[in-house]
Amino acid sequence: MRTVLGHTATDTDASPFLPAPGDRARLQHHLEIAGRRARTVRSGAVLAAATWALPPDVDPTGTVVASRRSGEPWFVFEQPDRDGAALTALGCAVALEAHGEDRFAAVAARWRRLAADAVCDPRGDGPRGSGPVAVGGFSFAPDGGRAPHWEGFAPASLQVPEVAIVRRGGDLRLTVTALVHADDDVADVLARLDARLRELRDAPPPVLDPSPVSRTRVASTMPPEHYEGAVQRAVERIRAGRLQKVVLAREVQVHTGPGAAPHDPGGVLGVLRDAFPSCYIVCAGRGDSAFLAASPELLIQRDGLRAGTLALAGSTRRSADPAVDDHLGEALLRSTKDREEQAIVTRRIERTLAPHSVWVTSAEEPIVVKVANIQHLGTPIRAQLASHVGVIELAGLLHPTPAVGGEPLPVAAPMIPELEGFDRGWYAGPVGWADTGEDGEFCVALRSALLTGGVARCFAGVGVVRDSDPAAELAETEIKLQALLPVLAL
Ligand SMILES: C=C(O[C@@H]1C=C(C(=O)O)C=C[C@H]1O)C(=O)O
Repeated sequence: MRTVLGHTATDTDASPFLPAPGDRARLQHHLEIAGRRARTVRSGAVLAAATWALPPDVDPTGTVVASRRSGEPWFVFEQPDRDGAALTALGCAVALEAHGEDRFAAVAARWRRLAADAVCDPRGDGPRGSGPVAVGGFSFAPDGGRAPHWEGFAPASLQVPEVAIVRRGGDLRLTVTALVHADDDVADVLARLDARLRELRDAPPPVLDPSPVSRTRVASTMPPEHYEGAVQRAVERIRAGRLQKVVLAREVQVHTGPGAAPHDPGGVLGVLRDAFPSCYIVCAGRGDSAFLAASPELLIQRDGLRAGTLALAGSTRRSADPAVDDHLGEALLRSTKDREEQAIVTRRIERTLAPHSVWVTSAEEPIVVKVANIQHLGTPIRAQLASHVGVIELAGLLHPTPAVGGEPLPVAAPMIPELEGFDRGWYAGPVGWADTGEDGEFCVALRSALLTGGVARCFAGVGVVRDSDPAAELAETEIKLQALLPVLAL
C-alpha cells in the first residue's frame, strides 16, 4: 500500500495518474455542466477539464512516449535547464486547423471561443500551462507542407489534447480534457477518460540501439553544390540592393539500413534532452510521423501583459578547449557581418512588437548564446503589452523573423522555396502551446527533423547577407546538422 494524491492506492489502483475521489467528482461535475452548456452554444459542444497534482518523480516526456496509442497525436515541449519546465500531451479532443496568411488569427479565434465556454478549474497556482491547452505548430510558409511526407502537419495545426502534463521543478499537474456534446452521456465520457488515464505509464524514454544491425545512409536531398549556388545567387541579389538578408536551408535525409527498426522518436528525444538541456526539446507526433527539434530559439512567450522573445542570429562553432571556445565567442561578438545579421532580427522584432506594447526593451549589446555544438549572437527582448494580444496572434505577428526568413520579407519569402528547392513544412515554424488565458510559449522549430518510418529529414539553414561566403555557409549548415545527425545516423 502507498498513499497517492491523498487517497489510498492498492495494488490494482497503483497508477499515479488516476484522480483522487474528490478530483474525479470535480471532473464529473465539469462534464455535467459542459453537457448542459453545450445545448446553449452554436457549435453544440463545450470543453470540460479537470486538473490534479502528480507525484514529483513522474517523467512527463517519458509518460507520453510510453503511453501513446498507435497513430495517436502526441506532443512534447520541454526545456530541462529551466527548472525542468515541460508540457507534454496525448490525444486530441479538438483539432484546430487553418492555412494561408491568416492561419494564426483563424486558429487563435477558434481557440478563444472554445476557451471562453470551457468548464474547468479556475486558473490556480500550478505551473504555467496547467489546465486545458492547445498544442501544436505552424508551417514556415502560409501554405507550407504540401509535400506528401508532411501529411498530418497542416499549415496551422493546434490540438486540444485529452491528457496534458505540465512540470515546473517538482510541481506536476495532469489535466484531462473532453469535448462534450449536447447529446453525450456524461457517464460514457467519464468512462472513456478513465480508460485513457488507466493506460498511462511512467517510464524513461527508450534507449537508442547503440549498434544497429545495419548502417544508416545519409544523403543530401540536393547536392552541396546546389546549396552553394543558391547562397551565391542570394548574395548577388543582396548586392544588387533587392534585399538585406535571406535565410537559406538544406534538407539532409537519414535512411535506416535494410532490416533495421524505423527511427524511434522517443529514443531520440531522450538523447536530445540530455545533450541540449538549455534548448527547447519539442516533438509533435502525427500519425506515423514525428517532427522533433532541439531548438535554442524562443519565438514568443506571453504571461499576462508581459511578453518575451530572443533575436538569435550569427553563429560560430564551439571548441572543447575553453580558451578557444571563448575566443570564438568574442570573435563572433566583434564580427561586423554577424552583428549586422543579428541587428536585422532585433530591429524587426522591436518594430513588430512596438504597436502592441507600452514599451519594448532589448539589451544594447547582444550576448553569446552557447549551445552544445554551436554558439550564436542573441538579444533578449521584453515587452509590456498594451492590449490583450494572445500568444498565438503574437506568434503570427512575429513569424517569420529574419532569423529564419529574411528582410524585407516580401522580397525574401518567394526566394526561399525558389532557391532552396524543397518544402520546409514545419521546419523553422512556431511550435508550442497556449492556455485558456492565451498565455503560452512558442519556439522556432530549428535543429529539427521529420521522422517517418525509416526516413528522417533533417533541416539546417543560415542567414545570407552581402558578405556571405557560400562555402562557409555550407559549413555552418553542417555544424547545425550536428545537433541531430549523430543521434539519427548511429
Ligand atoms: C536557420 C537556422 O538558424 C538560424 C540562423 C542563424 C544564423 O544564420 O547564424 C542562427 C540561429 C538561427 O536563428 C537553423 O538552425 O536552421
